[in-house]
Amino acid sequence: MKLKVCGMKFTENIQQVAHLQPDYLGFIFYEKSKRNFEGIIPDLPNSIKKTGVFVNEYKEIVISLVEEYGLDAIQLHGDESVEYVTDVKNQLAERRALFIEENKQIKKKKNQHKISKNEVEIIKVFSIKDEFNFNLLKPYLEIVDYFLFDTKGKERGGNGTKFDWKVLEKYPFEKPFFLSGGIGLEDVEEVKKILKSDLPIYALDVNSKFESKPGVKKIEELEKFKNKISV
Ligand SMILES: O=C(O)c1ccccc1NCC(=O)[C@H](O)[C@H](O)COP(=O)(O)O
Repeated sequence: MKLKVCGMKFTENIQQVAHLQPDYLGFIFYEKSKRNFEGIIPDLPNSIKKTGVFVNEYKEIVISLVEEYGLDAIQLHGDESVEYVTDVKNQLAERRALFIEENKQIKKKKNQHKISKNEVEIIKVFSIKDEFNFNLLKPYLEIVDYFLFDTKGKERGGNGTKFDWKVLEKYPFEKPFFLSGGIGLEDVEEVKKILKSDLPIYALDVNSKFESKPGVKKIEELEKFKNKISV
C-alpha cells in the first residue's frame, strides 16, 4: 500500500519524513491553508513523488510551480472542472515535450527548471460528506490518474475528520484512488479492513492526525503507522 504524507512545510521535518520513505509527499500551494508551502524543497530520493496541492489555482501558476519545484504529481483539491483539468494536462504535456526537445538540442546537462522523469500525475480530489454521486466522476475518468476521496469540512482540506467509508461500497469504477480524511494511528484496524475489500485503493493519504502543529509531522507516529499498514 502506498503512503502519501501531506502538508509538509519545514525543511528538517521534510527530511525526517522523507527518511521513512513514503511514496508521496504533499506540499500545499494554497495561501489560505495553515500548511501553505513557500520554502525550498530539500533534495529527496527519486522514489518519493513531490506532489503539489492546489485549490482552484490559476493554471499558469500550477504549471509554473510544477516546473519550479520539479513536481511529480499535482493534486487538484478545489472545484476544478473537466475542462480545467484537461487543459492543465495538455499544457503540462506540451511543456514537457518542448523541454525534452530543447534539452536534446542544447545538450545542456543543467537547466533553469527541473523536470520530472515521468509525466506529471494528476490526482483529482472529491470531498465526501454522508453520500456521494459517483456519476460526477465519469467525465474525469479519461483524464486523471487517480481520484482522492477526502472529507468535506470547514476547510478545503486537512480537516482531520473521517467520512463514512461505507459510501465507497458504491464506487463503481476501476480507477484507483487515494483514501484520505482524518486517518490516524487509531484507524489502523479499520484501514486494514477496508484494504481487504475489492475497492481499488491505491494509497492512503495522511496529514493533520500526525501533526504536533500545522505542518509539523510526528515522525515516530508516522513510522508506527507505516509499519503497521505494510504488514
Ligand atoms: O491540509 C490542508 O491545510 C489543505 C488545505 C487545502 C487543501 C488541501 C489541504 N490538504 C490536502 C490533503 O491532501 C490532506 O492530506 C487531506 O485533506 C486530509 O487531511 P486530514 O483530514 O488532516 O488527514
